[in-house]
Formats: sequence, C-alpha cells, structure tokens
Amino acid sequence: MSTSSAPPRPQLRHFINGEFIAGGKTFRNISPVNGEHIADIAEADAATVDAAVKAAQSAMRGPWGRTTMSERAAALHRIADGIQARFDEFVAAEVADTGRPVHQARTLDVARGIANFRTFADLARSANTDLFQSESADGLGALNYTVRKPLGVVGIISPWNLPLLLLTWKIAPALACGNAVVAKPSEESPSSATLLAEVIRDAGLPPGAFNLVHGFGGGSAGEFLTRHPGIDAVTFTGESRTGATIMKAVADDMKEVSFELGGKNAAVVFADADFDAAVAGVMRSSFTNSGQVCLCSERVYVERPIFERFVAAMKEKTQALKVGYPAEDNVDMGPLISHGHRDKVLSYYRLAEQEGATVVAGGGVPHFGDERDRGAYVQPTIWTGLPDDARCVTEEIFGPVCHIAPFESEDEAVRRINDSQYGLACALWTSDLKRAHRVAPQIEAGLVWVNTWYLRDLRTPFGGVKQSGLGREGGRYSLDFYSEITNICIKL
Ligand SMILES: NC(=O)C1=CN([C@@H]2O[C@H](COP(=O)(O)OP(=O)(O)OC[C@H]3O[C@@H](n4cnc5c(N)ncnc54)[C@H](O)[C@@H]3O)[C@@H](O)[C@H]2O)C=CC1
Ligand SMILES: O=C(O)/C=C/C=C(\O)C(=O)O
Repeated sequence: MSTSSAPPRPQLRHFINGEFIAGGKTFRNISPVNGEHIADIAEADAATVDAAVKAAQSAMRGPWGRTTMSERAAALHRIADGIQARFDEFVAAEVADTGRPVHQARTLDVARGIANFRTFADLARSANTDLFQSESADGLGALNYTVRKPLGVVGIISPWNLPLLLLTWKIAPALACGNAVVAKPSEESPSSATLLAEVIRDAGLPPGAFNLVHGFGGGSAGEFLTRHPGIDAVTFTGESRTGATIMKAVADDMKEVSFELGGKNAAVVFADADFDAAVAGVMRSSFTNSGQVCLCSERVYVERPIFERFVAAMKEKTQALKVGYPAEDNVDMGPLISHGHRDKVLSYYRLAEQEGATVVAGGGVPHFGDERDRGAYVQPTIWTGLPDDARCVTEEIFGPVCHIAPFESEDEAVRRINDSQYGLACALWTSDLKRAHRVAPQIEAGLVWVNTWYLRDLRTPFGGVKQSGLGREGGRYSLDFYSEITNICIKL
C-alpha cells in the first residue's frame, strides 16, 4: 500500500516535435544509493522513434534548416544560459541517477554541459574552411575551397557514466552545424537529458530540431534509432561491443559513424617522476567517478626502483578514500551506476583472486549498516602480482580498480602499454621531457597525457584507436564529422 504523503514519482517523457510525449510502456529508474524506485521512464517503441525522426526531417525542411550560423550560435548560448539558470536541478538529476559525488556533478558534469554549448557555438561561428591555390595546365590555376553543410538528421546514443557531459558533447556540435537531432540517453541516466529537453524548448529552438527518446539498446529505442533509414549519421559513446553492433546496424544505409568506445588505459610512472604528483594523479585516474570514465587507468606500470614505495603510498591513500552518500561533504566515491554493473565489477574482484592477485586494498563491498547496504557500492581496489595476460589486466572492468605492476626499462613499458586490444588514453609521469617526447608518440592511443590526466581542451581531437573508437570529435574534428563537406574548384 502506498503512503498518501509520498510525493508522486517523476514520469520522464520523450520530447518530440517540441512537445513532451508519454504513452506506451514505462520502465523504472532505480537509485544506485539505496535501490529505491525514483522515477518512471517512458520507453519508445518503433513508432515513437519514427515520429521523432520524421519531426527532425521536417525541421530540416522548415525554419531550422534555414537558420544562419549566427542564429544557431545564439540559440546554443541560450541553451547554455538555460542550463546555468537551472544549475542545481541538473546537479540533483545527475546525482540522483548515478550517485556521483555532488561536488563532481557541479565542477565537472554540469559545468562541462554548459561549456560544450558555448564552445561549439563560438567554434562553429569562427571556423574557417580549407582553401588551396591549385595549378592548371594553362598556367592560370584554380581555387579549391570547401564548404560545410549539415549532414541532416543525427542519431545520438550516449552512456550513463557522464550523462550530461557526453550527451551535450554531441548535441552541441550537431546543432551548431545545422543538423536536427534525435538523442537517446542511457536507460540508466535519463533525468538530466529530460531537463535538457525543457531547456532547449525554452531556448526557442523550432519544433523537431531537437528530439529525445528514452529506452534501452538492442530491441528497443537505441536499435530502432540506429536502424532508421531517416538517420544520416550515428554518434555513439559506450562499450566496444555495442559499437560493433551499431556498425552492423548502419552498414546497409552506410550512415556516417563516430564511435568513442571502451579502454584499458595505462598509467606509467617513471622513477624520475615527481612522486607525490604521480601518486595523486594515479589516484584520480583510477578512482574518479568510481572508475567509470572511459579514460580511467586500470593498468598502472611503475619503474622498479620506486615500485614498493608507490604501491604503499597508493594503498594508504586508497584506504583513506571516503565512500559514502553522494551529497556528503568531502565524499570521494559514491556507488556504481547500478546493481547490474556492481555484479560485473564484483565478478572481476573474485576473478582477480582466482587469477592469483595480491589484493593490496579493497576487494569487496563496504558495509554501512543503513540503506546504502541496498545500494551499488564497492570498495576502491588495488591489485598487484597478476600476469600481463590475466583477464583482469586485459579486459575493461569500468570500476574503481587498478592493477599495479613493475617495469624495468622504457622499451618494456612501451611494449606493455601497447599490448592491448584497446587504445584510448595513457598517462605518463616523468620529469624528463626528452623521455616524454620520445615515449608519447610511441603509445598506441588517441590521447596521451604527460604529468596530468583528463586535462581537457575542447578544441583538441578526442577519440581512440583499435577497439577504443572510430574517428575523432572535438574542435574542428567535430565540425567536420557533423558536416557534409563539399569541395568547390573554380578555374581561374
Ligand atoms: N564510455 C565507455 O567506455 C563506456 C563503457 N561502458 C562499459 O560497457 C558496459 C555495459 O554498459 P552499458 O550501459 O550497457 O553500455 P552500452 O554500450 O551497452 O550502452 C551505451 C548506450 O548504448 C545503448 N545501446 C546498447 N545497445 C545498443 C544497440 N544494440 N543499439 C543501439 N544502442 C544501444 C544503450 O541503451 C546506451 O544508451 C559497462 O559495464 C562498462 O564496462 C559503459 C558505458 C560507457
Ligand atoms: O571529456 C570528455 O569529452 C569525455 C570523457 C569521457 C568519456 O568519453 C567516457 O567516459 O566515455
């Protein structure tokens, strides 16, 4: 029996052609902090996704398709203003869905949501295109120049680990380049996306320019969207296997794709590194967002002379991490996204022991003695002693865990970093700049940080090699992906 005083649960709806739409099946949004049912979410069927795509196509033929770059840039700034005005609501939505620490939601997630819109508004307005002065047989030459045009309707599929950040990282450049969008956020983190739809409506975008559908992946909204023939491009962030599935789904229509996928990233600490900075950096790169960032380091290689000292320092700091309520002061780690994901991470905690790991810190589940014991918490964990081919050292776990191994030489470190099916990011820690310049280009990854981790400049290319992705987004790489580029050659 429900209590009469309980407030009604939010109902999260689709946003299609400028209106919020419900109807049909719903599914539950579950708090990862205590397992409570916090909202109901509409699940889009094929007809609902079709309506969203048709609304987007019609927006491209209508006023949205005729907007100028300056008008779109102004609209993006209004969206950024709208998020800013409702900053605390966005923070609350991100925290409720994911259990991330509130200070992280403020300083990273929501702040980046705003920055994504402002950055791409300004970049798109100021971007130049290519021009080549060419030779011709008659000696008079020719001018080749390029123009960017919208691709059409862009399908956006985003994950739960950085919900607002990753969704807006794609929506902002897609709109800036004049496309219409149908976005499907992760089923685990629908709340900030729904708020964003309100902000976009209030910013005055024409109906159909931005559409949002909720649901799952295979056999649900995600698959209906990627398979829809009215979608001209798909941009996706998530697991590598899902990327492969989407690639097959778009193959017949040869849609453009941009994929940012999984990783098994390395951090490498040379003996000449600033020791304290390296420890602090590897703590961040291992445990930020409970390790649920595709850029996190799950493999840490430390040069032999400082190995024991490094492991001891990491152990001390890991055991001091405060795991708790996301809204608590100074909390370092909340829960994982879901009970399902916790089962996956804990299966690796068990596997590590079977594979012969020494558990230096953590390795289990924290006990609180309150409602949080029904949440999706795990302990931050460090292992040593595993061989390089152990599954825990080769497979993406996506939790607050790293394996630390010693190495003897620079060449050996490079070989072991590159010995992976993935190639997203790597962090090198060294005081020797010559070494940094020598080693960084040898790393098979889309991103190499030296003496830092996750320092982002939104103008730079972002993406992975091998099974970590396809293509690059960021700065002009985004403008190129979200545009159809035509070369015009004028004979002089
Ligand atoms: N950025 C990253 O590298 C991420 C990696 N992961 C890893 O992936 C594992 C699974 O997590 P999930 O959330 O299930 O990731 P996922 O890759 O399955 O889901 C990400 C998004 O893709 C959608 N999706 C799933 N299957 C689809 C399909 N066939 N067609 C179209 N859309 C589809 C989902 O609904 C969600 O919006 C995690 O345990 C974690 O290890 C998860 C999220 C992000
Ligand atoms: O800062 C960014 O643009 C992206 C960061 C992280 C991911 O892409 C991810 O975790 O998937």
